[in-house]
Order: sequence, then C-alpha cells, then structure tokens
Amino acid sequence: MAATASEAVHWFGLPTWLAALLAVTAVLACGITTYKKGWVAIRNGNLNINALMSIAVTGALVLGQWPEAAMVMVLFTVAELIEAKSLDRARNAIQGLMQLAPERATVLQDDGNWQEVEAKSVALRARVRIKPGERIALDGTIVSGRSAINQAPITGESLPVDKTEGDAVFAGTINESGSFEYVVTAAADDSTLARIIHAVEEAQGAKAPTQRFVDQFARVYTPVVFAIALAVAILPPLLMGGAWFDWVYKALVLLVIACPCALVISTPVTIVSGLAAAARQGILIKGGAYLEEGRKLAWLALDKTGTITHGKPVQTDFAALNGHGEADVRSLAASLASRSDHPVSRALATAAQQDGIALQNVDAFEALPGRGSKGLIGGKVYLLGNHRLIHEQGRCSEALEVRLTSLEEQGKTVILLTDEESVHGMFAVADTVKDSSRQAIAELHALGIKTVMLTGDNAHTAGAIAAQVGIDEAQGDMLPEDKLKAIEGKIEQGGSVGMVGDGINDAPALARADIGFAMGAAGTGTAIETADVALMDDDLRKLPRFVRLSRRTHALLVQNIVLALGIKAVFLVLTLTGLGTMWMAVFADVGASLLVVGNGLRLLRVNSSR
Ligand SMILES: Nc1ncnc2c1ncn2[C@@H]1O[C@H](COP(=O)(O)OP(=O)(O)OP(=O)(O)O)[C@@H](O)[C@H]1O
Ligand SMILES: [Zn+2]
Repeated sequence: MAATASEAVHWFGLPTWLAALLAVTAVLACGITTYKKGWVAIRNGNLNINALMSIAVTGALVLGQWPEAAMVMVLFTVAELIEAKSLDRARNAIQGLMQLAPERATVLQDDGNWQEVEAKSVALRARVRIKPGERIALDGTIVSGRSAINQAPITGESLPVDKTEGDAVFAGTINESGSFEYVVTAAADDSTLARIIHAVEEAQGAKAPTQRFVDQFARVYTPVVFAIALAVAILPPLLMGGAWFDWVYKALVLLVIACPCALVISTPVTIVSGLAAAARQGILIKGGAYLEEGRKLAWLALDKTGTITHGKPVQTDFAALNGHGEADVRSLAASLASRSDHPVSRALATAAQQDGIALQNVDAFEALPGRGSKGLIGGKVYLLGNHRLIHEQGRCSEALEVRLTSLEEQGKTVILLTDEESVHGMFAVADTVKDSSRQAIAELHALGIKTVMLTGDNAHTAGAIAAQVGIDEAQGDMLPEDKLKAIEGKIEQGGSVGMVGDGINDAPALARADIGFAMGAAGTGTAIETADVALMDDDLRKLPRFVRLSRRTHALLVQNIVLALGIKAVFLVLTLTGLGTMWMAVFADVGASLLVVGNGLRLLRVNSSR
C-alpha cells in the first residue's frame, strides 16, 4: 500500500519528502525480516538472497529512488511468500492422504455393545465393525465377513480387491459393498498409511542431487554477481568519468537481477511435487535422489518367485522312485514341507493336505537356504530340496537328470526327497505368471530399459518363465551372493541398475543396486522402511510408471533451470545496455519464480499411467 502510494506521489509530482516517507514506511513494514536475515548473512560473510536485497534496497534509498526501493522490497516479500506457499502446497499434497483415515471407528466394547470411539484411542486386538461404503479407520485383519475394498489411497489402484477372513485391511481404504469385522493390528499413528506419509515427508526433507547442485551454484554465483556489480558501480565513474548516479544505479539493478530466487525455489518444488505424485499412485520413493536416478536406469533385475509370478505355486507332478511306496514318500515329504514357509514347500504341503495325507513328527528341522530343508523322521535323516541339493549329496544320476530337465523346460520347479541311501521321489510345482508382469516388461523395454531375471530356481525353469514374460536375460541357480554378484556385474557395464525383489534372500542385491525396489510393501512394514522405492502392491506396471515420472521430473527441472537463468540473462543484457530498470528486474524475478513454481507443481496433476 505505502509503496503504491509512494509511487503515486512521485507520479503526480507531489513533494519528494512525502514519497520518501511512504517508501521508507513500506520498506520497513515488509522488509524488516529481510534486513535481519540479510544482516546475519553479511556478518557471516555469506551473500545470500536477503543480503543482496537489503543492499540493493538500501542503495536505492541512498540514491533517492524512493518508489523503486519500496517496490523492490514489497515485490521481493511477495515472491518469498509465494515460494513458501507453493512448497507448502506440494508438501500438503501428501498430508491430504492422512485425512483419508476416518477419525472414529465402531468398536466392540467389553459389555458386548458396539460404540463409536476415537480411532486414536482404539487398542490393538480390538474388534471393529465396518459397514458398506464406510472408510476403514485402522489397519487390521478380517475376522468375519467379506467385501470388495478400494485400496487406491495405499496402492494407487482403484479396482476393488476382494477380501475375506484372514486378509489384511488398511486404514484409509474404502469398503465398497459388504460388511465385515476385523481386529486391529496397528495403532492409528502406526498404520501403513501413517508410515507412508512419514516416509514421504522424510524423503521431501532430504536434498536431491540437482538441489544440491543448485545450492552450490547459487553460493558461487551470488558473490560473483556482487563483485561484478561493485565493479560496475566504481570502475566506469573512476576510470572513464561516467556519472556516479547512473553507474551505481546500474549496479543496484544488477544486484536485483542476481537474486537467484527462481533458481533456488524451482528444484525443491519440482521434486517435492514428484514425490507426492508418486505416493498417490502407490509408489513410495524414499528421497529425491531416487526420483532423479530413475530416468537413468539401464538394467532392471527382477526376482522370479512372487515378483514376476504370483508366488503361489501348486503341485502338478509326483513320482515315487527307486521302489519306494507312493503314500510313504508323500507323507515324508509333506511332513518336512509343512514345516517351511517357502512357496515350493507350501505347494507340497497344501496338496498333501487336500489328499488327506497324514503328517509325521519331524525333529531337528533345518532350512537349507537356496536348497531346501532337512529333518529327522523316525530317527532317520531326510532331505527335501532341489537339484543342487541332490547333486551335492552325490545322489544324482543321468536318468534322473533327464526327467528333471523335461519338467523344468515346462517352467516347473522340481524338488526331490532323499535319505542317505537313495532318492525316494520327485515333485513338480508350477507357478503362474502375472498378466501385469508381461505388460510391465513390454513397457520397460519401450522405455529402453533391459531386463534380467535373477532366481534361486534352476536355469531351465528360469528360462521358460523369462520367455513367457519376454524378459531379455535369465539367470538361474542363484544363491543370494550370486544375485549380488550379478548386480555388480551389471553396474560395471555402466548405467544405473535397479533390482526388484520381495524376499530376504534378495536383501544384499537390493541394497547394492542403485535403486532397490520392494514389492507388495503394504503388507510388510519393513519393506516400506528398507527399500529405496516401495511399490505398495505387487503390480510391476508401477515400475515403468516410476521411470516415466522420473523422466518428467527431470525434464521439468531442466526447463526450470533454463527458464530461471534465461530470464536473468535477458535482463542482464538489458541493464548493461542501459534499458533495464530496477522495476523490471524485480518483476522479472517474481515472474520467473511464479513460472518455475507453476511448472513444478504441474507434476501433481500428472497421471503417468499413460
Ligand atoms: N524350504 C524349501 N522347500 C522347498 N524347496 C526349497 C526350499 N528352499 C529352497 N528350495 C528350493 O531351492 C530353490 C531356490 O530357492 P530360493 O529361495 O533361493 O529361490 P526362490 O525363492 O525359489 O526363487 P527367487 O529367487 O525367484 O525368489 C527353490 O526354487 C526350491 O526349488
Ligand atoms: Zn544332477
């Protein structure tokens, strides 16, 4: 207000003292914090934006450029406000998710009544009832009823998922049609949704490489421009007899131009928007660095079981060998298998259960990673495991090898039961490929990213599954350390390498890769914490989406940097040729800031599924 008035007074030729008074009022009214910050910066020998502006405005006042001084300070303050607001807006895009979880839940009380209470006060193991159309307030496991649930707030996938007893439900998701009851498994502030938000907020706080570069650049650039401005103010009048007023004024305009506002704000706004946009699509990126890295991916390594396939194999073939009885072999194998969580073992155990096969007691059970398992049954040692295990035990034969190969070439996984004398039988299980995997691989290839499958399963099966989904390369028979070596090999070839996995046996490889992706993170809390990028469900199409988002983010970053520096360059030329005024310079600065901020926020509107 006072600044505009000062301008008007000047315009109408009213007394200068009035313009001066109004200008000083305006400068003090909005510029006091800028002056404070500027003073602290100068005292620390550090020329930041605030210091530049303080000097420029003071200079203008000293030169008697009252209205200009006032306008510069006012517009600068407005620009700062806009920047703070826009960054908040990008940050809040993720906070909005939290409001998706209702604040109240209908909980079963000790007296057998249902009562609506604060979600925050609900204890673990409490029983909650959900009506059709209601939003779920807390994480839990369904104990009765069934329904279709829209999990878009967590996974970014709005197609409803059918859930029934034993299935996990997440706070913030929407119950569509049925009603059910569930027991609470996490407190309100520890829900999957809360953890996602927390992770995104942490990621937003960490600086991405471009941001660090911009900060460094600004640190060098600002003093350099200051030195130039000083030279412009002093040298021409001293050496060439120029008018002091003109040159000092030019120098002040230069200082305003030097203000790297737009440049400094453009990067965080863009990155923060990108992170929020990803989170809304069920892709949790643990830092701007990974968002920037994604576009460089040259190779993507994928684990087979549970990543490319559904991870729920079923038993397809069985044969007793070496004269052992079928019923005996199945009972022994199922007894070992039912002790393990490995998908292959589970397939055997399930088939045995369906056929009503009795289990026997197993002692000294032991998992043999990458091989199978072992235990004592009736005082005898039995081993249940893959070809590698049988080979290492020296119990393989050529005839057996032929049978194994023929099953494996159909994409089946074979495990064998053996004791210390002979192989008792063989079992084949088959897993199915996810439709989304095939599509995801095709999209990745279209983006120029090569794919390799790394699996603990044998090479024939690996090859067969890889062919089904169109993966470029398949490597089988891998132990965890082999997966790690394979990743290192790809890294040596140059280019960025990503790894997608689910299991513990992938952890070293995931950690070594430039970007470690975890799948189905909604179900396993640790994946959210440990992965570089957590995909909230197990749809591999999130991978090409992530890459596209990363490329868009990068394009916007470059656009913004060029824009911010370009506008400055234009005004630099204008000033040096005597056409630029302080007015223009500060408008250019505010304008450029608005442009880059608007450009960065565009990411929030991106739907990169296309
Ligand atoms: N507990 C087990 N029960 C049965 N078979 C097993 C067990 N552990 C390992 N195997 C056998 O060893 C192979 C390698 O196991 P590993 O756990 O390393 O890989 P995976 O989980 O099958 O595959 P991926 O590496 O694709 O996730 C399996 O394919 C299976 O044949
Ligand atoms: Zn063999």
